[in-house]
Amino acid sequence: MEIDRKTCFDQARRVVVKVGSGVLTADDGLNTDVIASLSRQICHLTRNGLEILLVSSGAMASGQKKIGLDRRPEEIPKRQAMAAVGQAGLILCYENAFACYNRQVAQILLTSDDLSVSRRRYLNARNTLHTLMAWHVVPIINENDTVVVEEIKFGDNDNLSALIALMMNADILVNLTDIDGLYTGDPRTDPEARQIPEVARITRDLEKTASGLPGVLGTGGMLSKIRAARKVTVAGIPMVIANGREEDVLIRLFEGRARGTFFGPAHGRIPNRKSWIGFALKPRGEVIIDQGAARAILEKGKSLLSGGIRDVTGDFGAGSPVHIVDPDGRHLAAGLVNYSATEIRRIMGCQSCQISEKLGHKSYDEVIHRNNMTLLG
Ligand SMILES: Nc1ncnc2c1ncn2[C@@H]1O[C@H](COP(=O)(O)OP(=O)(O)O)[C@@H](O)[C@H]1O
Ligand SMILES: N[C@@H](CCC(=O)OP(=O)(O)O)C(=O)O
Repeated sequence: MEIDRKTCFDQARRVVVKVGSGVLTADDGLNTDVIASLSRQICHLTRNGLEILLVSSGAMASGQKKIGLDRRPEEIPKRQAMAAVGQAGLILCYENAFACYNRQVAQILLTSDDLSVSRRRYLNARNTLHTLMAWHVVPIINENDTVVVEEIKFGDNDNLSALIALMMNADILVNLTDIDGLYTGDPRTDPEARQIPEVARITRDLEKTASGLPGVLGTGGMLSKIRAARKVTVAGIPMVIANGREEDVLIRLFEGRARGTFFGPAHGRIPNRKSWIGFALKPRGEVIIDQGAARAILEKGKSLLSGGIRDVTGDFGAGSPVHIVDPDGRHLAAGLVNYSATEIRRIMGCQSCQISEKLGHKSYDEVIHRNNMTLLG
């Protein structure tokens, strides 16, 4: 899918901007100058017709400084309390900054369950964001750190911003961090590392160039940004990583004058329900398939039939989300199964016409219908 950086920025109307903790914090707490500058730039761009949703980190980092802790506490309740303190100040700071331009802001705190458990909750969140956009209110989104524990976290805000871009069908995702893009190696340990201006395709080798080790205040490092880029670009949404501390970086990006790493869309846009199946839902298990089924899915646009299934992991019921994995362990697609894990174990390797005989019933020929499947690469 060849579409260049300039065209993507020129044609963008709805934009998700994510700002990392390192950009938003100073030695003594929140960096109010940066927040004032980002708010001014967002107001400038929205006056020129853009719709902008902001995903802002910074609650933990600013709470830590407010409480006066020199490092992040290990204990979960302390971390969550710290985020609660920081989030209040963060939103207040944005509210004051946007008020200078007569713009209202709204605080949206989400947990991963809000987007991944039921389609109804996902649509509720989406409807609220649509309403805010229609009112010209700037949504400021963060993870609800105070109530979530590690197992049910989005992981980090790079992932959350990708899910928001997919959910809102954004035209571009802008990730503002403390460095001007992806480098060929971790610049903290590799003096030869060079900035990469453009990535046409995200390969496994590229993922290896990025460390998952964040800066002192960040969470996912460069690796989580590349994973976010993979999610959105597969669904046809481009992403750019740029330096949030660069003067007027947002305005300059839209004028084609800022540095940054641009990840072009890998395919055309996919429908919202498919991006929900592929990227918001958490897989409950894996269905391992043979090469023939892999080719049928990837090259011929087919559904997954029982004959091509070799193995199943996990314990899930009919209707659950799973990942479809090839013999080399590559995650090819995500989909909703028509049969439970136990049933799939009994019919794998069999022809569809044998399903009734094996199970005593047959509701579907397909184990995963193409309409309920999203390719992941
Ligand atoms: N290949 C790489 N290219 C650029 N930065 C990298 C790379 N590998 C690791 N990093 C580090 O990732 C950091 C950004 O990640 P992180 O601290 O999580 O940012 P944020 O808080 O903005 O999400 C950079 O400061 C940089 O030191
Ligand atoms: N929800 C957390 C942000 C976690 C996070 O992903 O941070 P970052 O890597 O700086 O974007 C907070 O507000 O502190």
